[in-house]
Amino acid sequence: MLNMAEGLDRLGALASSPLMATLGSAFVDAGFEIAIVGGPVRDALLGRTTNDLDLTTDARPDDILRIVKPLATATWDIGRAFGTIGAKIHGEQVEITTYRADSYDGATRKPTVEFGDTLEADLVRRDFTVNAMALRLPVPALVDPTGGVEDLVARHLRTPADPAISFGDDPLRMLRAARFAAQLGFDVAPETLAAMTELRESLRIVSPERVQGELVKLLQTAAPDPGIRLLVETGLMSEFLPEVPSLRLEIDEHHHHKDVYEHSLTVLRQAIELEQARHPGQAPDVALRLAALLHDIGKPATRKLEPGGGVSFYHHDLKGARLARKRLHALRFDGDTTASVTQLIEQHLRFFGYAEGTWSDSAVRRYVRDAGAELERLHILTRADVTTRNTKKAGRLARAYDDIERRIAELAEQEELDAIRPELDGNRIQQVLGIGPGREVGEAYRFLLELRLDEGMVGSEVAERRLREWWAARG
Ligand SMILES: Nc1ccn([C@@H]2O[C@H](COP(=O)(O)OP(=O)(O)OP(=O)(O)O)[C@@H](O)[C@H]2O)c(=O)n1
Repeated sequence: MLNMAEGLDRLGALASSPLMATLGSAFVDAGFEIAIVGGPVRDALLGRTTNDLDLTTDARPDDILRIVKPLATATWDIGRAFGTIGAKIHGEQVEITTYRADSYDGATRKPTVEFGDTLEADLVRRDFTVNAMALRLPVPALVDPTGGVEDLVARHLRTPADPAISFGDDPLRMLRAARFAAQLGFDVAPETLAAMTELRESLRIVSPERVQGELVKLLQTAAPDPGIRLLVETGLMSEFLPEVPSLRLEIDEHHHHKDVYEHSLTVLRQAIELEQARHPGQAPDVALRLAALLHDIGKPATRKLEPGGGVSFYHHDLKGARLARKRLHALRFDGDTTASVTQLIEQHLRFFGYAEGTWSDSAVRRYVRDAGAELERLHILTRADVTTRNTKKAGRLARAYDDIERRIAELAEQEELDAIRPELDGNRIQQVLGIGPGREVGEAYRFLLELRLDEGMVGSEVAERRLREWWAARG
């Protein structure tokens, strides 16, 4: 429950910091208005820590620069086309944006409605009422023209203007609604939700980079599932990851969920819990979370009806990895993230493929080799997937997996497991066999790699002898 008195105290403290006091007096002395706006005001009221310090003013960018230069240790104007000047003052970074519409070059921001050049007008064209509040400086005064405080108390996300106008201004705001719903634990007002459903296709005009950015922010929250559900229920998810809503059509035969969609959300929740338990204090692992959400997306496309009436999925791991690669590429995810996610989806059935608890050393080495750099994430994903099975089986599988992890650690103490390669290199293979470069060297290399995987480090002398024997038997 939001304690308003404490929230207002925190606002007072925010306004009276040396930085804000300095800025407030400087702008007012120069004849301008200045106010802290958006996220920091919302977060001070909620008692959350804020990363950004955004301010808004009627001063134009040239005037902002002129006023802040004497106070700042650094300034930057990379956002000038959007009316924004950045500055470092008292060791803190601030971004100050003009609300004077005539300061924008026509292409950067075109409010669809003429609001006029006032602080209130700036606020009304923001995304949600809870983000549409400002704190005037230097004498702190809360400016809340659209009922933001009321919505904070009620934990509602609502657009300040008609949602069609607000989402028309920037359709990405529909994704922001899902992210804030997850991040703040708020619900979305019915008319805002209805507009998200109706206007979902307008997301197509938003650049894939921005969509990716919001998806990442959603996945970085402590509990993304309410946001994911909103995106699926409004049809917005179908615009960029259509395989996720399709999981609702797939009955979850192997676990105890209603469908594979519910199963996937549970795996995501479990993965986040394990990620935090195993790596406390680390930044949210977006690749792991994407893999958890997407690990079964190959199922609908690979479903096969069995003669007995059951279903099976033919190589859904490989299919899922391909689908994920395509979608993440389209969303302009970087190559590392895409490679991690596809690798995890491709390998996520490996544990279930081997007989439980009866892995040979060779199986352990192959598992480690195929997981590559993703081994730690694969541990988490597999464990998350295991715990969603019905309870008796889950316990048994979890113990089997404990055993696998222990075996990997033991073996890694004896051998280098993370870079498994043959004990002889290409040059040595040619010397031992007395051959030149060519196809046979590759074949010999693969023979030695198999030897290494099956038997571990045998030593170069034994490796050479076995290589000669193999060569002789090959004829
Ligand atoms: N598409 C957008 C993006 C931002 N804003 C406004 O700009 C402010 C700053 O945006 P941003 O930094 O993206 O969001 P925050 O609310 O600060 O939250 P966070 O830092 O968690 O992203 C928001 O509060 C909101 O008032 C908006 O109206 N429409």
